[in-house]
Amino acid sequence: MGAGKTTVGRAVARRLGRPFFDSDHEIEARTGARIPVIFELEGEPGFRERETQVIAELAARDSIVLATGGGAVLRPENRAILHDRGLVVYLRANPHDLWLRTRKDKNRPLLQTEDPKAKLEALYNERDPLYRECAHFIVETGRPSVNGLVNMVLMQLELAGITKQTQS
Ligand SMILES: Nc1ncnc2c1ncn2[C@@H]1O[C@H](COP(=O)(O)OP(=O)(O)OP(=O)(O)O)[C@@H](O)[C@H]1O
Ligand SMILES: O=C(O)C1=C[C@@H](O)[C@@H](O)[C@H](O)C1
Ligand SMILES: [Mg+2]
Repeated sequence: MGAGKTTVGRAVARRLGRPFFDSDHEIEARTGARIPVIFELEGEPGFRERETQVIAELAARDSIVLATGGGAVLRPENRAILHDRGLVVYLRANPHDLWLRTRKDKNRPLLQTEDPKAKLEALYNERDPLYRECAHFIVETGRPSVNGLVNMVLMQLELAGITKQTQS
């Protein structure tokens, strides 16, 4: 959470001329409810079920850029779909930076705790190996600006043969 998947993903899609989707936004659009409400009514398991459905559906499309939610890597089936269907970029960030970027936002239910920084550290320790397993590339966030990160992602994608789509 706060790594920049939504922010960087949207900008990468714009630069590539490809449609952008965000699984969190898609879940909210389909249910008509914000994520904290879904967590309140259905718990994390209910949210994860919806997340898997949306990821499977979006990953079946060609030529899109998809930003997932931060916990999408928890389920092995999500990791497999993302890895097999896409080029997966892990935007790695330190828990401290994640805390700085998320501390004013109330829309992440898992961080509405007494000690969100400790929670981010625990999530990082649990998830970092899963992101590494799922990803094709790792991009270190922290020092570069958002625009710098977008350029780094585009460079990696270009090396993998993905270039800007031109109008025919
Ligand atoms: N590299 C960065 N440097 C500074 N600020 C950043 C960076 N990346 C993201 N941010 C800021 O951090 C906040 C969270 O970013 P964003 O919503 O894109 O994260 P996310 O990875 O999509 O999180 P989530 O997993 O909760 O969906 C935004 O305000 C964004 O502008
Ligand atoms: O890291 C997580 O588990 C989450 C991240 C957000 O993107 C949302 O998907 C939700 O708040 C859960
Ligand atoms: Mg996001």
